[in-house]
Amino acid sequence: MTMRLDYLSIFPAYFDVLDISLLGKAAVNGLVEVHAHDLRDWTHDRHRTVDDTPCGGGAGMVMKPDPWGEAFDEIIGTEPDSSVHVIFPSPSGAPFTQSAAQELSSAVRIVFCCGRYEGIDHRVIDYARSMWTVHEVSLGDYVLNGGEVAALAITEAVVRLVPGFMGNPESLAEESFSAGQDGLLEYPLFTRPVSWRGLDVPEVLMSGHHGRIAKWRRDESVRLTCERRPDLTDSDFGVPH
Ligand SMILES: COc1ccc2nc(C(=O)O)sc2c1
Repeated sequence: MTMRLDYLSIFPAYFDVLDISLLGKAAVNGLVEVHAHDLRDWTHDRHRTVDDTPCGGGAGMVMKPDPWGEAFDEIIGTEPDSSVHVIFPSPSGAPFTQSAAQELSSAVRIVFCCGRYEGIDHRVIDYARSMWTVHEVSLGDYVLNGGEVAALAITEAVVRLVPGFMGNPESLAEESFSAGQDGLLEYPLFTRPVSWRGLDVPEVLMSGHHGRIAKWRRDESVRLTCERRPDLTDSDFGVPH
């Protein structure tokens, strides 16, 4: 199954980067199909206008609904289809999570709508909700200048989970937030040399004792999660003795 990704933006060149590194490989392997579109291609005035002043007053500009609607008609179609996922990155969106990435990794089509200015006329989102499966998501409690960087981050989080994308899918099981880690943060990692600038690899990792190594890693994941992300812990994890 090929996942088709569409990006609607006034800066479509942001998505040229998807032709490199791992994502480029996936695109070559037919796992992923990427299409970036310039929203201004669906304007009809000399200045290719996509924004206007906000109704009710206020600072900044709002993205007009018309270009979005015409772009939707051409890129997605005019018939409702719940299998199409439309993502609006937004500071007022729900926090994007690893479980959301996991769910989206089985999607056949994902369309990213990248807002700029103060945002997109809300009727665009309401219309999309009437037609497709819509996700309004934020990367975190900060504000970017537009949705493009968020769309790229979400793309990477999702595509790396697409079956066949990762060379060694087992590595996914031990990552932070993965089910294999019970949603805990990943333990500290080490490789050779065993001693580096007076700093040594923890002895347990060189012991060859798999049970002790597994316990050390679990304890470290719990410790790190309790320290850095208490919001992810509950009474079941506890703090290692
Ligand atoms: C106008 O479009 C925007 C503006 C800021 C912004 N910030 C995001 C974030 O996830 O932090 S998504 C997003 C979209």
